Amino acid sequence: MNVDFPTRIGFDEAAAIIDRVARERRLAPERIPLQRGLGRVLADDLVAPIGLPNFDNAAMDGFAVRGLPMPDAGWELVGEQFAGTDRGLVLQTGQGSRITTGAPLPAGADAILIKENARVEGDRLFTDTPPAMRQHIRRAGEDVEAGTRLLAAGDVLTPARIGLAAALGLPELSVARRPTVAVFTTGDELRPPGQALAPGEIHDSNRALLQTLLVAEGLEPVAWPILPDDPARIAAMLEDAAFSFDLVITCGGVSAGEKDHLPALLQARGETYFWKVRMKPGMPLLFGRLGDALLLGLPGNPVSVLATFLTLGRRLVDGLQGRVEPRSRWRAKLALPVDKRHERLEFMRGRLQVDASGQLQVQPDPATGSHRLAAAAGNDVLLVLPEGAGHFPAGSVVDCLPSSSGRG
Ligand SMILES: Nc1nc2c(c(=O)[nH]1)N[C@H]1C(S)=C(S)[C@@H](COP(=O)(O)OP(=O)(O)OC[C@H]3O[C@@H](n4cnc5c(N)ncnc54)[C@H](O)[C@@H]3O)O[C@H]1N2
Ligand code: MOO
Repeated sequence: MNVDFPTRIGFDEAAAIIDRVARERRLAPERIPLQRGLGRVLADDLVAPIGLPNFDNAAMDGFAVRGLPMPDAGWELVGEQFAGTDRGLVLQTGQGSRITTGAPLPAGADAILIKENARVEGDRLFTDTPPAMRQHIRRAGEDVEAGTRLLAAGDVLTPARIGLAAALGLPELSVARRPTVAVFTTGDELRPPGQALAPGEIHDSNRALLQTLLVAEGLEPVAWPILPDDPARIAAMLEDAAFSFDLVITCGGVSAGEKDHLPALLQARGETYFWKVRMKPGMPLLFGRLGDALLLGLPGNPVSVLATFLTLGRRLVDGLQGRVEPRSRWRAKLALPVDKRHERLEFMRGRLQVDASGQLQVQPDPATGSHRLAAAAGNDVLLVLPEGAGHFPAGSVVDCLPSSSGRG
């Protein structure tokens, strides 16, 4: 193959190409109701149109009082203010009024005396444990000042952020459209789970793996039936999908085998942005454009699918939506030494734990083969070993990427 695209590139170079392409193909914003906002990426800054709380109010049920310490004859009880319509009560020194949590504070009130500490005798109010000045009062604007920029374009909506937008009175938000994704698995050896295997066949695990990786990102992938190793069929199906989807993701058929058709297909019919990244697992990763769609060709080995998706595939999905908020990663000490005998950047399976002194530790899994799906299923992070061969003694600090999203 005539190679006129970046190949055998470093991980950072691959990430930079993905970032650039994602930037150029940023998805347009759309307005959505708050209830559909979870995990979406904000297209605009969120500036508070009002302050929060939007008026001074009581933090506890009891009595708003004016005049501390308590007058010898107690406070005179005048009126009541419940959460709801502001009755415009005004307290004079020596007066108190019944109040409930969240109710507007009567003008002049110094503090809230909680109900449990209060004693009402006729129209007088007494306590043995008076509140401190301003106690149990929530001041207007103490949480949010009107006009403050609370979130920036590129931030991701969480339940708390969605609740905040609701508190600010915003019924809708402007977020990036989510990419539409078509998923393909290819290989004559593949049979769907539920079907009996003939000699030489295996179950298609990547389809379910990749679909749920995408679902965990809030996407709604559409998966095709397994494609045989037939270049004409593969080309026809992928080109068809490329008409209607933003992103086409394939698994398998991207390395050096006689049946690995995708790199040639992309070169002949589309555009290759890169092929092969110095990472382990996932080295033969392919990225380019077919028709109007982006095409991400993940290697066939299941753990390569997991690692390439979580590192570079998800980065692409994030970039297309303009996400700037970084993904969480941990820094942890290796619980065991690791001898790294190859040059590629490695994403090794590992399990996070907390050592006796409360520090994060990661237990590397010796089952490093990229077909070892059980090792991926039994661990919770991909620990990152930098490029270059080397010995990493126990206690070396490494980055760890969560790899079990959805487990909660
Ligand atoms: N001579 C070379 N051989 C290989 C190279 C290489 O550079 N030179 N790279 C190796 C690496 S690393 C990987 S990763 C694999 C990737 O190969 P492909 O992406 O072309 O994938 P396949 O050959 O189609 O399959 C690899 C492996 O994965 C299994 N597979 C494929 N699809 C599925 C699926 N949907 N569900 C479950 N398992 C799947 C397939 O049966 C193979 O065992 O190539 C190495 N070889
Ligand atoms: O690079 Mo491959 O994904 O290790 O088996």
